[in-house]
Amino acid sequence: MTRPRGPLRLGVNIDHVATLRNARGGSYPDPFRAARLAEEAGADGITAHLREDRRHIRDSDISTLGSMLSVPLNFEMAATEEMQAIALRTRPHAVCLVPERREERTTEGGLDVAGDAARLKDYIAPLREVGARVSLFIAADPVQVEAAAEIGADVIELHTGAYCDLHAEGRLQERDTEFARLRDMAAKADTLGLEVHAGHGLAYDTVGPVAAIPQIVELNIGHFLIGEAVFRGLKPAIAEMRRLMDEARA
Ligand SMILES: CC(=O)[C@@H](O)[C@H](O)COP(=O)(O)O
Ligand SMILES: NCC(=O)COP(=O)(O)O
Repeated sequence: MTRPRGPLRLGVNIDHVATLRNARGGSYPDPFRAARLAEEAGADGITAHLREDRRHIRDSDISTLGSMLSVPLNFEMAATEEMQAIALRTRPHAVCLVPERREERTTEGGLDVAGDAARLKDYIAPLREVGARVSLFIAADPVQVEAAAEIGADVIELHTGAYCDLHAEGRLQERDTEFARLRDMAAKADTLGLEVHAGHGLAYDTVGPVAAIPQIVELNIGHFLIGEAVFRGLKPAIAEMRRLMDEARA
């Protein structure tokens, strides 16, 4: 499929500003201030993940973000009834369904769309009816890509965590194999009519090759940017990521 492609969008995930805030139980640092700074630094969207255990983002954060942002909100959530009700109330620009396990430190794998296709097809229908673009956070696996298209998702977000971990561990051959999967699944998804996003664990030293995959139109990046903000400030940290993305895409 040949679709017009604009510049690669950057969604800044502010979950870990909320992690810091919650560490002391007060209101500092303020995720909304981070969202505003991200917009000023060139973010095309804000991503926030309301985990079932509320370890970072809280319900009130989602409703405030829904009303204050001038860029689209990408609301990440598990495919539960509770989260669906919140999304239907908030009506975010996009809902990204992610797998969740209480005990995990972070999102460990992709959603099993193929194994839960009938339920997910019914689950996403009302979200799409209220105007949310439905994205599925999946591993670079052909079975999952095909299932995402079959149930009528608008978007897939390819999980880049394995690629980033293998890079960090110096397992370069395995990293390259995982990268080839990301590249091939982006092309396959595009052919099936799905919009393609990617994210998780991306940093300055891993973003370039992913940003250069032509079918990918959006990257969602959080943890690294919030960490890097400690050293160089949030706006410069985001601006450097933006620069690297644009350089890779040129
Ligand atoms: C789905 C995803 O990749 C992000 O939401 C990421 O999970 C940030 O949140 P955690 O660090 O809590 O996993
Ligand atoms: N969906 C991925 C995301 O929002 C950001 O993940 P991370 O950069 O915080 O690992």
